[in-house]
Amino acid sequence: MEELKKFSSEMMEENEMDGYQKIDRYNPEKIKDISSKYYDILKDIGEDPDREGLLKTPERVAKALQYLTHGYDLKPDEILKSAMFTEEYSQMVLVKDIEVYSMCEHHLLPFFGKAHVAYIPNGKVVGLSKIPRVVDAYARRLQVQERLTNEIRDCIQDTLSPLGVAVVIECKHMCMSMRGIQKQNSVTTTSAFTGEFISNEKTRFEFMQLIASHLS
Ligand SMILES: Nc1nc2c(ncn2[C@@H]2O[C@H](COP(=O)(O)OP(=O)(O)OP(=O)(O)O)[C@@H](O)[C@H]2O)c(=O)[nH]1
Ligand SMILES: [Zn+2]
Repeated sequence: MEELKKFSSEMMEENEMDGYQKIDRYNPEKIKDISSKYYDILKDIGEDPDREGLLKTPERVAKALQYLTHGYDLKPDEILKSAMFTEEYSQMVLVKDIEVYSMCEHHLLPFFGKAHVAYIPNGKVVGLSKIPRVVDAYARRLQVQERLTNEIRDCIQDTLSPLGVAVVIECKHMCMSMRGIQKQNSVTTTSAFTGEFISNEKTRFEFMQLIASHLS
């Protein structure tokens, strides 16, 4: 328990050092609270939380959990708005192979894979890096893959008002591989479209072709 008490000030230093934008999520009080619960959980699973190897584990887990859910502190629409530029380009813009790390809301186990996101500009383009940032902002929460897919689509559509948005996500779910049904190789693919990706079959086909080599 001594370990839990002394890290409040260390935490503050860390916040300042790592340039982490979501300072509030590294709130020492929250970390302390989560840590003490994990201390009890370690006991509940039959471990000795006071043995050397586990002394800092509750704190580490609390910090990891905060990192893995820091998307709650982000405003994805603001991320997009921060870099929108007027541009005449009106062909498809595709950012593919965006790494996704999220946690299923049912088991708090990871699901991970790739997202492919495309849009067709309607007078405005967005800074390319902002697309993976939006993916992260929604992925770093407790999620189901379907909602994650829809939220990314809706955010881009509502904020940028493009002629269409397409999102395809393919992930492996640890809750299906390391427990439960224990299928090691299954991959779940979800998709969500708006505008021209729905109304124009050729556009959707072009998008699917461009990402085809990445789908299993
Ligand atoms: N639709 C959807 N289901 C998910 C996702 N992640 C996990 N699940 C599923 O959520 C379901 C929860 O079902 P329950 O029967 O309540 O939980 P469970 O007894 O642990 O289920 P099993 O995993 O089949 O052992 C499971 O079928 C999981 O595979 C996701 O992103 N989308
Ligand atoms: Zn799950």
